[in-house]
Amino acid sequence: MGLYLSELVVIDVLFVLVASFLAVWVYFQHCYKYWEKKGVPYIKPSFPYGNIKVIFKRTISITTDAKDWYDELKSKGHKFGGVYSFWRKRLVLVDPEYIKDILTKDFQHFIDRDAFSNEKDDPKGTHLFNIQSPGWKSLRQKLTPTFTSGKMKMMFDSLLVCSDYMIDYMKKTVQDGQDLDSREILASFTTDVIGSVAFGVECNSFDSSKSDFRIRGRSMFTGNWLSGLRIFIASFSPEISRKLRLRAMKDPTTTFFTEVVRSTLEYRKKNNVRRPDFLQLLLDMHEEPIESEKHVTFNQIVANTILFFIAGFDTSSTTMNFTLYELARNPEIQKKTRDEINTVLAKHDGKITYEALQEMTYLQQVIDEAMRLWPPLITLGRICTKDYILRDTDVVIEKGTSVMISPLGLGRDPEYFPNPEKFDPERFTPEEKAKRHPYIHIPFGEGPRNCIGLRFGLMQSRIGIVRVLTNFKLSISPKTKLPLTISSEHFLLKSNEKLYLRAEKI
Ligand code: HEM
Repeated sequence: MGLYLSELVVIDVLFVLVASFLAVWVYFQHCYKYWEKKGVPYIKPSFPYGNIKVIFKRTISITTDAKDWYDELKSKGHKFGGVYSFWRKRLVLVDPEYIKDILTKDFQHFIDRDAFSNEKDDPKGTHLFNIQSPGWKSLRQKLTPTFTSGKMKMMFDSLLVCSDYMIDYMKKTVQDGQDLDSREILASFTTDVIGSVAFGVECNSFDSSKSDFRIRGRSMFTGNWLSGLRIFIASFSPEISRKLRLRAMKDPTTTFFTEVVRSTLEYRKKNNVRRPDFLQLLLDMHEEPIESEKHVTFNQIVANTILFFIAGFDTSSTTMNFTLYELARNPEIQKKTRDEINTVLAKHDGKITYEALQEMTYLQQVIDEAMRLWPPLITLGRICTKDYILRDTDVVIEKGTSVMISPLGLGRDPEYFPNPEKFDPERFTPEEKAKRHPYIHIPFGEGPRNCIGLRFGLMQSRIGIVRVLTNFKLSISPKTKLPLTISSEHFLLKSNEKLYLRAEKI
């Protein structure tokens, strides 16, 4: 009798499993008809991943898939096309005119970024990058004055001090006969910078035993299966994530930064201390009356200083890392860049100033060329917030549709950049730039929701590169496995291989 019962239970369970599988299969097949019904060209999906190729490692990312989608649609002559990640529909833009429409001209239909936030349950995890409309506009207006060129100049000296720590560390490493772990060194430099200007804290990232900030920075981009699952649910169904009360940020990270902001705030108030940094600008806004448009809440300060930390340290260190990689592989371009730097510095009494950096136009071409091949943010995404008709078509993009752009695909497209793998800063002379559509090279995004930290990111990257090139001659260490390849596991660009540089003191 006992055996009979358990057999029945097994049959019941099997029935439920098969029925659930069938229900999911039918639902997915229904979803996969979406683009076809609309008459939009699409890439054939397969159950259950849709068009996603890379899943379930430590975390999930569709960043490199977006380039493959771009390449496939482009090779078939399409200006845009539909794909699916699991059941979720996404529109991929290929033609730069459509990219311009969505990012700038018709921005009112695409205000939100395709990034998860949960303002109700997670106010400290809701910042300028992931906040949805209508909150985004007023927050952007409040934070914009923090990034003017005047404010950049105010912070300039703090950045130079941090670059001294980096150069000291590099000199010691070279003296010891060791190669430089480029990514780690540059991430430590930018952690020190952002710790100093966003939190008013000396991070000591080059003294690894002490640097809580560097440890936090590393842990933000690594995770276990649980955080992988959290990101997975958030990227495929923000609605379910909000119902499950998931947060955008890990709890220990939020607690750590909340404490840093709280203690710094108390210290400055008590001791009447003011410093030229982002935190001070935010604290001043916090002091404004609550009804004032300028007022920011304590939670907003925490959320946005965390954001500055994430957005500020990894993007700039990635920019520098790949720029140095290309310069180390191309000694003539490295020499030309160094020669320009020395010529400009000679005009400025050997001093690195904000103005001197603006005059280094070849350096900017080098950085642009590195960002073309290695854009720190590999994909850009928007959510359609109001139904929209794609220009010259009768295709209606419905509210809620995710729209994707692949800077990596555009940057390595041979139509725009012949022999795309070749590192050639001449592609970014003013004459060459004028020949191209301005929305082909968009490493900082475009339109009202572009990168607010562009000036700061470039200033930080230029300082780092100038300091390194004026102190060392670089080549690639034999320890580095070449060529570098892009990891498909990260939202921000990372190489699968570590980059080791061999440096010779100048
Ligand atoms: C070289 C360094 C950097 C690169 C390449 C970069 C790139 C980008 C890109 C591609 C976007 C998305 C733009 C779009 O969707 O159109 C973005 C947004 C953003 N970035 Fe950066 N970024 C850099 C540095 C920084 C720094 C230093 C900060 C702050 C201190 C920062 C803060 C932000 C913020 C807050 C947003 C969201 C803006 C909004 O939604 O209104 N970024 N960045």
